[in-house]
Amino acid sequence: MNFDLSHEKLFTYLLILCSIIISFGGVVRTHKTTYRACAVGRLNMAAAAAVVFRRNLFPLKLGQKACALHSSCALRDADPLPQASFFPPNDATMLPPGSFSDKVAFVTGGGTGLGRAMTQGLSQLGATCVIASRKLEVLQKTAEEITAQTGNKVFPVACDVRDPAAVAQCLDQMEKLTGLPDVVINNAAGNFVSPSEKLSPNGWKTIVDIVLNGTAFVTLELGKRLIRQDKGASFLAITTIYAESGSGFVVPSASAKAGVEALYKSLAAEWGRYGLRFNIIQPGPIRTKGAFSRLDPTGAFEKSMIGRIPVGRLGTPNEIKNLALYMSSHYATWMSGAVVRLDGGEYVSMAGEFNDLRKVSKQQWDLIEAMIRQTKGS
Ligand SMILES: CCCCC/C=C\C=C\C(=O)SCCNC(=O)CCNC(=O)[C@H](O)C(C)(C)COP(=O)(O)OP(=O)(O)OC[C@H]1O[C@@H](n2cnc3c(N)ncnc32)[C@H](O)[C@@H]1OP(=O)(O)O
Ligand SMILES: NC(=O)C1=CN([C@@H]2O[C@H](COP(=O)(O)OP(=O)(O)OC[C@H]3O[C@@H](n4cnc5c(N)ncnc54)[C@H](OP(=O)(O)O)[C@@H]3O)[C@@H](O)[C@H]2O)C=CC1
Repeated sequence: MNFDLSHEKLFTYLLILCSIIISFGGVVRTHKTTYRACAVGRLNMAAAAAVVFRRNLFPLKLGQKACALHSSCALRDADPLPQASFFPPNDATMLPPGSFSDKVAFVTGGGTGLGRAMTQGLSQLGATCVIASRKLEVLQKTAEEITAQTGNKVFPVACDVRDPAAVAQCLDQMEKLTGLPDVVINNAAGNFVSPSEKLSPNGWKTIVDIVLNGTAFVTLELGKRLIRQDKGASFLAITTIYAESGSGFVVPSASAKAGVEALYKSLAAEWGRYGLRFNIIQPGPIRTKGAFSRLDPTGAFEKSMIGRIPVGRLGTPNEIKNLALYMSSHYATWMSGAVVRLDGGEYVSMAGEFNDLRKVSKQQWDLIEAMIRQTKGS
């Protein structure tokens, strides 16, 4: 038998062996310690597996840092490109103070990530906010923190948007707490990367139910109530740049987000007569725990993602916040049916046939130009 034990492989086998020893070591201790030690062991196993996975996918050059698990911070965030220094994010809130005074805002998925940033901005500018998602404890913590920071009340309401009865109950609760909203942000989503041949019917259904049906249940139920009360409002949906292009490996999300865009553009046309306007933001990649833990769990793709963004960096939650606040505000009352892409140029950079020519050096260009000039008259 031929054992090919290179340093790389030896290191990996040693790592796995250590993990097994750590997790086994815990088993012979007390009941409570057993659990903890096994968790550490599992983490090490996962770290080892991630190292193997990542190195196989993108063999590291000598001197590059090897990181294993994204969520455990073992994996370093990828650096921005040099040109990013021309485009620093400005996280300050853009609209004047009081822009949402006396307004009520309803944000789905408002407890985390982009939803939290948008809620914080609305609250800072005077809105009373209601945030809704499945995990009440997460919502409560966010609500307390933002209320303490801005002095404006944020109400947490538990709601699984996949269930139309739960959505109706949540809106009943909201009506009692604040009345119907002036601003609605459909931000809740579910997603994971998976080869489509591995998707179960329930995997497909779960994503489509959260993203498309959830948005539709919230939007239709709120729309009907607003129309009955003759109250105007701004609706905003957060989709993604691949809602337009489609994307492999996130097919349920791409399909559902495309559906959300069709829903919002259609209602913009139909319900303007009731004082309701509908707009869409398509964000490019922004580091949030929810997105990156499910779409780039090993951290292997972040560098290449940044590499194709002309601005040279990821977006920030506050950049989405500022755009969302403008689109939801009284400064944007002429905006309806709009789809705004905010992605540092990633979409067009991926779309252009010849954009890879960015990698051609000056010397190579001289050669290419000479070759093309030689064709004159041929
Ligand atoms: C780095 C990239 C940057 C660019 C980003 C661009 C766009 C981003 C779009 C986003 O939407 S990011 C937001 C992501 N945030 C979330 O997803 C938060 C909420 N997510 C969740 O709660 C869960 O991840 C989930 C799975 C969506 C829903 O949870 P739950 O209702 O508890 O479902 P189950 O765990 O019961 O699973 C249901 C069904 O799905 C199958 N499944 C789950 N994970 C996977 C997977 N990784 N691969 C394949 N299949 C999966 C699971 O097995 C169940 O199916 P069964 O047939 O087994 O019942
Ligand atoms: N971050 C990124 O790079 C990008 C994000 N987006 C979009 O931005 C939005 C926010 O994503 P992001 O902040 O990154 O990720 P998060 O995972 O932090 O946000 C998703 C939110 O949706 C809520 N949610 C999930 N399922 C349900 C459900 N069944 N009912 C109610 N709420 C639910 C979650 O709360 P809970 O678990 O409590 O239910 C969570 O707060 C999403 O629409 C996403 O598609 C688009 C492009 C890029």
